[in-house]
Amino acid sequence: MTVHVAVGVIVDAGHRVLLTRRPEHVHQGGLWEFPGGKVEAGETLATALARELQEELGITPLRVSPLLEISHDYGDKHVLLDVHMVWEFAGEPSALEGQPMAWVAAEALGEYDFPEANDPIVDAVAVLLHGQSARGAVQANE
Ligand SMILES: Nc1nc2c([nH]c(=O)n2[C@@H]2O[C@H](COP(=O)(O)OP(=O)(O)OP(=O)(O)O)[C@@H](O)[C@H]2O)c(=O)[nH]1
Ligand SMILES: [Mg+2]
Repeated sequence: MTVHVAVGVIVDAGHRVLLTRRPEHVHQGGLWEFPGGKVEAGETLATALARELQEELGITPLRVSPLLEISHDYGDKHVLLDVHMVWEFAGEPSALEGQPMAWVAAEALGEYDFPEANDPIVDAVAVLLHGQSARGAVQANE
């Protein structure tokens, strides 16, 4: 069974992105993630993303664009991550579920530990916001 997940890459005016850290006891616990969660029955992707960002951070996404979809098998769980950029939002994000939260510059994303499925997201975000890979796979000539 595949778990469909709405994931938001939230960007601020300074092109930093919002990361939260997963609790230790959950799937992929202790790792950093982009906020989001499971799409519930009957929900559209947009509705699920808006609900999750409201529940986890207290913000409402206003301008959203699709980034990529990732299908990943963890062995114990298969996920389909539907990842959207969130360019504008209403409200001030705060960690409503008590999770650690950080605003991170695109070029520093490589310093954070993410679930395995997130590698393509980290690369795409770094290229989009910074023009080069955060993980060092692509070397730009400065
Ligand atoms: N939100 C989020 N989930 C991710 C990411 N990467 C990744 O593999 N996942 C996986 O996607 C699945 C669902 O995410 P979630 O745990 O946030 O779901 P949720 O907010 O609905 O949690 P809940 O079921 O405890 O209410 C988890 O198995 C998680 O490990 C990511 O960057 N963000
Ligand atoms: Mg979640």
